[in-house]
Amino acid sequence: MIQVPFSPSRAALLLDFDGTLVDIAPTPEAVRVPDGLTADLQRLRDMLDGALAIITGRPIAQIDHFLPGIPYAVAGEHGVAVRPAPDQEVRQRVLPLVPADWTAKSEELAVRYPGASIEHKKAGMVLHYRRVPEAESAFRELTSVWPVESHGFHLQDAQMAIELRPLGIDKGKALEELMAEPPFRGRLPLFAGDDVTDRDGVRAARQMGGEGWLIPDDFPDAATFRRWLHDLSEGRGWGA
Ligand SMILES: O=P(O)(O)OC[C@H]1O[C@H](O[C@H]2O[C@H](CO)[C@@H](O)[C@H](O)[C@H]2O)[C@H](O)[C@@H](O)[C@@H]1O
Repeated sequence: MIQVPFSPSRAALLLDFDGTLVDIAPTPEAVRVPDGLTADLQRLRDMLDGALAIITGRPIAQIDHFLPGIPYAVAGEHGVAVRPAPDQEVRQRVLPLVPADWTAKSEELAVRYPGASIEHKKAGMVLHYRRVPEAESAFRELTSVWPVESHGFHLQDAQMAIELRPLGIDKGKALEELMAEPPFRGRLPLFAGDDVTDRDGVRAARQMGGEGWLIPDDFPDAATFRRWLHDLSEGRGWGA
């Protein structure tokens, strides 16, 4: 079992959502919060004097829907929006707009591949092809001709999806922002995730003297990670 090399009094936990706290599902709406997860997270938040955050690609409102009142802080859309405390306003970056014809062409293409879908975010969108993998090449062909950087975006491969994201925003920066403020400040970050975007969070946590883990490199799957989290919430797996 992975051992955290320090005690809860020195730690902050910053966690990814999809593929880490919940299993990947056919659509973003279909994920299910596993039994016992909210209780484990609540215990961890208490144990860490509040220092529990979710850093996700999803909008903050979706975390409020799936984990109401559980994390102290949430960074949504990979750090585009940050709510550093439960009672604070969401800090929203000034963001580029997705050109209307990119949105329209994506929607048109999704219609031709029933099961594919376009998820719209404040600054970007996700072209999902999990339920219709044959749409991938068409989505790639469409997006590859967009001059994304000159519009302030970049394209990133996600889990059975292609995401158009604002340049200069990533989970590593979101982690650093949250760690600069109470109750995270002065603690050592523990970050876990499963996707390409989570590598930035892992790197930032390690650079700050904490630990970062990836599924499946460090934990074979999300269920194993959650069992480990459960142990942590019961006081096992911590150092001094
Ligand atoms: O940073 P995360 O919390 O891991 O969020 C990453 C993206 O997750 C969602 O898409 C992924 O999960 C869906 C549900 O399991 C799955 O159907 C889809 O194929 C995955 O790509 C979400 O829809 C995105 O907005 C997040 O960026």
